[in-house]
Amino acid sequence: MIEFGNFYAQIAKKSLASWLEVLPKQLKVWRDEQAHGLLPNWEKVLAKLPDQSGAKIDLTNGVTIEAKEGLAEGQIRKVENLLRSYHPWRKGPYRIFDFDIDTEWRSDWKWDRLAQHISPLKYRQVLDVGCGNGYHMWRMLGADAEFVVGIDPSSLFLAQFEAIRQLAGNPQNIHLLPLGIEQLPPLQAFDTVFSMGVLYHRRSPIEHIFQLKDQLVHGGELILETLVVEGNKDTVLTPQGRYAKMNNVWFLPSVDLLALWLEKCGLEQVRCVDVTVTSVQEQRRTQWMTNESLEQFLDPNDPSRTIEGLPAPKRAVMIARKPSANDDD
Ligand SMILES: Nc1ncnc2c1ncn2[C@@H]1O[C@H](C[S@+](CC[C@H]([NH3+])C(=O)[O-])CC(=O)[O-])[C@@H](O)[C@H]1O
Repeated sequence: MIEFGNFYAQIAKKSLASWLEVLPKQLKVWRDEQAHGLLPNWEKVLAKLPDQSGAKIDLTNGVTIEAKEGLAEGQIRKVENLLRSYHPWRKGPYRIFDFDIDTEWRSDWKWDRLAQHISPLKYRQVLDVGCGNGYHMWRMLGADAEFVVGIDPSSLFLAQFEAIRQLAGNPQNIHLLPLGIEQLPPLQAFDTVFSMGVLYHRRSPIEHIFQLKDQLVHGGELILETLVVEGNKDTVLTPQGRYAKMNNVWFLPSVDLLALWLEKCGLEQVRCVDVTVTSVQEQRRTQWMTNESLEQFLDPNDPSRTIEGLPAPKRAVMIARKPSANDDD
């Protein structure tokens, strides 16, 4: 049988090369848009963080960064205060030197729910779409991924990520680009693509799944996590107004319908590995995120409902594979 593997590898490389031509322009447009926002201030904060090159980091059970020898107590408190200026911290937690960034979300719980089910990340090139401040990207690196790229259009999350990266000694195999998924051409370059907490924010979930598939190499793995509702293949909830006070929520399918969408988009070996109702222990107000959180988004008399009377947040983790190049696609 004729093997077309190299041919496809060439396509993947070409798509990367043409992207690298447009990427600097995309990043410049983004930077120009931020010029009158808070990014310049956040960059000043970054410049005040200590040089931690060669710092010890431990990514096995969480994200822990050790202070370099000689960093005085006063400097540590200064770092803590500088990091506090990046409020609100949503995704984490991070252990920095002798203090914890106790974030709104216990993002480690989500990681623990899915890590055992995904293909080992060792030697893999990974893309995390809607990565927030990059918490899960560090965990991916801790699972031995070769190279991790995250995309997220939020400038605050980029600043938080860069702060953590700087304190971790600026490792070169983890990067966050301030882009939306719609700005990525079909790169066909990543062995594993994560999209967690993004699909319900997209106006077209089917388009989103195709965009994710287009980032994968043939045979690559997609991990898709999103809000779901009870029901069968015919069930999808489109909130008329807000959902849990969020005004940008479009489609909450049942797990069966989500699986059908993935299959219809040409993915295979589709399976649901976890469904969890979000608890007020997993998403809550903390010292590092003092705004409203899940407790305020739920009906105080019936926590199984949102404040709008809709089913309370429940999230599913789906795993699927993009067919091999020589499979019928
Ligand atoms: N067009 C877009 N393209 C890419 N990202 C986007 C886009 N629009 C918004 N985002 C980003 O998608 C992220 C959604 S949060 C999930 C974080 C992490 N993944 C988590 O699983 O904890 C939702 C949640 O709280 O779960 C935000 O950081 C947005 O800036």
